[in-house]
Order: sequence, then C-alpha cells, then structure tokens
Amino acid sequence: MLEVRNVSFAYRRGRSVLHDVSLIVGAGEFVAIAGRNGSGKTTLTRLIMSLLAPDSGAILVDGQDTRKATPADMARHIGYVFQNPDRQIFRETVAQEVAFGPEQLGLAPAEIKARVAEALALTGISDLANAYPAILTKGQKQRVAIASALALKPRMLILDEPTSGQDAVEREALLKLLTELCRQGLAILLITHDMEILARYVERTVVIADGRKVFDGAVTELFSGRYPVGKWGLRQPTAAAISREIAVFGGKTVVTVDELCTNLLEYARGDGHAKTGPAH
Ligand SMILES: Nc1ncnc2c1ncn2[C@@H]1O[C@H](COP(=O)(O)OP(=O)(O)OP(=O)(O)O)[C@@H](O)[C@H]1O
Repeated sequence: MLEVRNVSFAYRRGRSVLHDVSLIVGAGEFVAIAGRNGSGKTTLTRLIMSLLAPDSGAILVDGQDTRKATPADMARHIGYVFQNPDRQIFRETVAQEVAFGPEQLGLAPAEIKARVAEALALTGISDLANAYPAILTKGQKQRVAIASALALKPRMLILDEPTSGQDAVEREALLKLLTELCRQGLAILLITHDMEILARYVERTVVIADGRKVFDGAVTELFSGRYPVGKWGLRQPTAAAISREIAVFGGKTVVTVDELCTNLLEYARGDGHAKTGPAH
C-alpha cells in the first residue's frame, strides 16, 4: 500500500537529508523505523504524509503519487500520531475530538457517530467519550490521537516515538493495541529508539543512517552481530548480546528475555544441547 521509490530530499540546497531511499510496506505489516537522532526518520514520514515533496524519486500511497495529493487527502489514507499527543488534541471532549476528522470529510451525523463509537471501542476508551482531554494521562491522550486517526478509516498508521514518557504498563498496552490493529489489516510504521519494542513486537525493522536506508529485515538478523548497529546509533537488546556471548543456541540470535530464558532452561535440561549443540 506504500511505496517509497528512490527518494532523495534536502531542506536546503546542497544539504541532503535523505538519499535514494526505497521502501515498500504492505497491508497489515508492522514496520519499525530506527536510527540515531537526526538520521532522517521524521523527514521520511513527513514526505510520506505529503507535508514535504521529494526532490527526486516518488512516493505512492495506494498507487497515488503523494505529489498530486494534499496533506488532507493523505490523512484519509494514513493516520499520523505525534510524539506529543497534546499537539493534536484541541476539542473539549474526547468524542468531539475524534469526530473532528469525519466532520471535515462532510460525513452525515449518523455516520460520524458510528465512526466515533467504533474508533473509541477499538482503542479501548469508550468510557472516556465525555472526558476533558487535558486531564487524561499521556497514554490515554495517545489513544485519543489514535482513535482520531482511525475515525478516518486509514490503511496505515504512522507513530513517531509513541512510547516516550510513558510507564511500562502504558507502553505494553499501546503495543498490544497496535499489534491488534495490525492483525485487523492496518499497516503500522513506528519510529522508535526503543530496542525492546523492536525485539518484542515488530516483524521488520528499517534502519536509516545518515539519510540512507542501511538495513531492512528481521530484528534477529539486525542483532545477529553482522551489522554495525552501534555505528547506526542502536543499542542491541540485552538478550541478543547474552545469547551471542554464550553461543549455546546453534548460532541463533534471540532478542527477547523470554526467548533467552526458554532457551537457557532447555539447554540446562539437556534439550537445547541435543537440538543446537554446545558452545564452541
Ligand atoms: N524544518 C527543517 N529545516 C531544516 N533542517 C531540518 C528541518 N527538520 C529537520 N532538519 C534536519 O534534517 C535532518 C534529519 O532530521 P529528522 O528530524 O528527519 O531526523 P530524525 O531521525 O527524525 O531525528 P530524531 O530521532 O531526533 O527525531 C537533521 O539534520 C535535522 O536537523
């Protein structure tokens, strides 16, 4: 549904920010974009949202060239959730806020009501419909922002560092919600610096370094020891470092603590030994 084709971009002539980046994201894919600060991740999402135009190359959303679309057109296809949800919440109640987008589309009142109810239910905040957004927690505000995007029935959600400033419980709940939305067919593009999120939830990671796409694949491959992840500004998950260090899993990198514990227990019982062989 999204194709970024050989895109290059500079804010100022001669100071290139993205160079020849290509990326395809299909329906229902959960893709993370990682990379050090200033590597060009947010710029890439602004290009996808048609808030910027590529200097060369093209971006197609459902086959439509973003240069021929306005940001308002794009918002129907792709929902964007900012790092700080306060930046996108303006109205007096949660329900009014979520209704804003459908109202702008000129939909009939009954359709707006149905979309708001559905979006609030999907994001688990139906009980907050009449709440004043300013008093909500950051995690709840984030859900309001996601519900507002979902009310436009997009095919994709882009979230820029959605878990920053949230506690572990809110973070886990948000990732579970995103995984469920993905299962229902929504594509998700998540900008994150959180390597534990990559390890636990994401099928595919794209790494941007100095404006170039330097990696696109599974997180187990990313942290297999074959790539200069430190140079790209990524901190490998502790489980990956340990699993490579003790090398009892037949060369397989595991990236979550749960997998690490399971494999260590199997190894201790002798099953892992039989399956993968001992460390060399
Ligand atoms: N509006 C702008 N005008 C000029 N330069 C900009 C603008 N926005 C970003 N830049 C520059 O473009 C480069 C890429 O920035 P971008 O925000 O895309 O990186 P990022 O990977 O998202 O960083 P972070 O992780 O800190 O959000 C940086 O050098 C940044 O200073």
